[in-house]
Amino acid sequence: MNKIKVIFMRHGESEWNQSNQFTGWQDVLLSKKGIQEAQIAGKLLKKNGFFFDYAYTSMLSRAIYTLWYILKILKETWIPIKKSWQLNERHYGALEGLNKKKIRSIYSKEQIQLWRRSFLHTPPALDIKDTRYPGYDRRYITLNKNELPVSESLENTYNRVIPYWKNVILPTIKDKKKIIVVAHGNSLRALIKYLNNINNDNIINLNISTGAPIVYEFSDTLCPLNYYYLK
Ligand SMILES: O=C(O)[C@H](O)COP(=O)(O)O
Repeated sequence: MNKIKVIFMRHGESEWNQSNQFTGWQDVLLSKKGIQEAQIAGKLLKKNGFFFDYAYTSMLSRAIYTLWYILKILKETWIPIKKSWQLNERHYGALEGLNKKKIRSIYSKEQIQLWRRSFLHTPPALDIKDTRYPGYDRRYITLNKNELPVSESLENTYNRVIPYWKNVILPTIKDKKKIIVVAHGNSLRALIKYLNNINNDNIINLNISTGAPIVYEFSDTLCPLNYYYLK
């Protein structure tokens, strides 16, 4: 059987990963370590003979830059790149910008863990008058009000990522194109939950590392088989 390999990758470490702040839809840059992670990922992909016809990423700079660093190393900056809000990180609501450790003085460790890793729990919402609301950001101008999040559970994220996977990414793979998807911890958790049929209780245990390419293998009829971090 000829396996089809698709690369999924979370962006390299961002400045707010480094300072331990909730990020979500806030647009922060890669840290120095994040840039290095992206470059190392590019070299690893090159060493393992990967090449791409098409790339997918989010509307957020940390993912876009990660992809650019990879494509630069592969000498493939010329391939089409499709950027979409559906691949954005989960919207972290009113938590965006707050320090993940410091909020332990306000919320219990268990509550924070539920917001960060459960499927159904939604972090406290943003007020739409808040300057962090994505409705004020020009890049989301084409979104309807009901598509602009004020906070998202992983389920909400899943409900935008999976239709995008089925309707946009999958047809490109069916068309025999080699693809890479550079996205975020929670948009990729949603995608792997779907592909691996992980139940709502077990998804709490899935974490995705920054800057590490994941090889996802599919059968020639596009049945999900397994995945592993590229070494
Ligand atoms: O948005 C964020 O803060 C991170 O990219 C992912 O955060 P998490 O590990 O808390 O889900």
